[in-house]
Amino acid sequence: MTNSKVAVVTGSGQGIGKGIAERLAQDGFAIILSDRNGEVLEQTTKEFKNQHDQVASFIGDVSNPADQKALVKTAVDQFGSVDVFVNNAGIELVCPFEEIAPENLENIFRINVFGVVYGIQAAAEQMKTQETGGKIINACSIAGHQAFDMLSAYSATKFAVRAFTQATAKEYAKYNITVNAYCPGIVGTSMWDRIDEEMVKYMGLQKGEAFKKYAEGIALGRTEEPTDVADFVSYLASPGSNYMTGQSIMIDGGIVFN
Ligand SMILES: NC(=O)C1=CN([C@@H]2O[C@H](COP(=O)(O)OP(=O)(O)OC[C@H]3O[C@@H](n4cnc5c(N)ncnc54)[C@H](O)[C@@H]3O)[C@@H](O)[C@H]2O)C=CC1
Ligand SMILES: CC(=O)C(C)=O
Repeated sequence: MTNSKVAVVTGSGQGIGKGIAERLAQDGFAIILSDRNGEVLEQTTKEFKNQHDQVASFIGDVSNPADQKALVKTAVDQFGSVDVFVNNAGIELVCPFEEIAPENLENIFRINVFGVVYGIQAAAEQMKTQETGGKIINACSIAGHQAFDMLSAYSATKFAVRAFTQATAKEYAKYNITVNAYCPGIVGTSMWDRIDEEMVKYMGLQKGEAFKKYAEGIALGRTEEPTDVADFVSYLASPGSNYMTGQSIMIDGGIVFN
């Protein structure tokens, strides 16, 4: 049990999720790290435990509802509540629309969409029992506002995240639970290493050139770091955002303007 607020971050073994967890730990949250990749999770947990007092971890797959419930139970057993739940885990799929294979389509929807649904359900079940409610924060994308070629299935999953963010914000408002989403642009994580690797094959470019090409469209003139996303998620997790719900906000350095 703890007097601190408690934040759960899925897909926090590396990349944006790790950056968010680090920032929320600095903000004073007790942190539950979670990932399906046990190796990166173990390494990141070790790093966090060296720097922060209240850290626990859970190996789980967001597309499995039982794992999501067990993740919430771990947070409650360890620290007594779930005040913030970040549905960050997600995967990409790079290919022309005509080549989307059924198993790949199913896999990306299972993780990026079903995973967010099961995460919201598990978090809200706990938050409804808390007088203070809670904050659910989902990973969307600029691709959730404007679909990208070669990323059509991925974009569709992020449009779905935006829809669930809006609808669940309406359903859970009466329990003092807010639901919002962050929409990053081009963040230099392992996800973009893989996107670049796939895209350059289709485009006949050299390694790194797809990333560079997308980066040229950023108004602020540089690609994004996990800390850029984490600074915004810190706000979404803070009392400063109490009057915001159902929003999927661009944090992209100026790529997509709505
Ligand atoms: N990198 C980027 O440019 C952008 C990323 N995003 C979104 O941000 C989120 C994080 O992306 P990155 O950190 O870049 O990705 P990443 O691939 O670098 O890291 C994702 C982490 O999630 C974990 N993960 C994947 N599937 C999982 C599952 N089924 N259950 C549990 N853990 C799982 C992976 O093991 C990995 O540690 C994703 O939802 C992504 O769609 C959105 C916009 C831009
Ligand atoms: C990975 C992602 O969401 C984009 C648009 O780069």
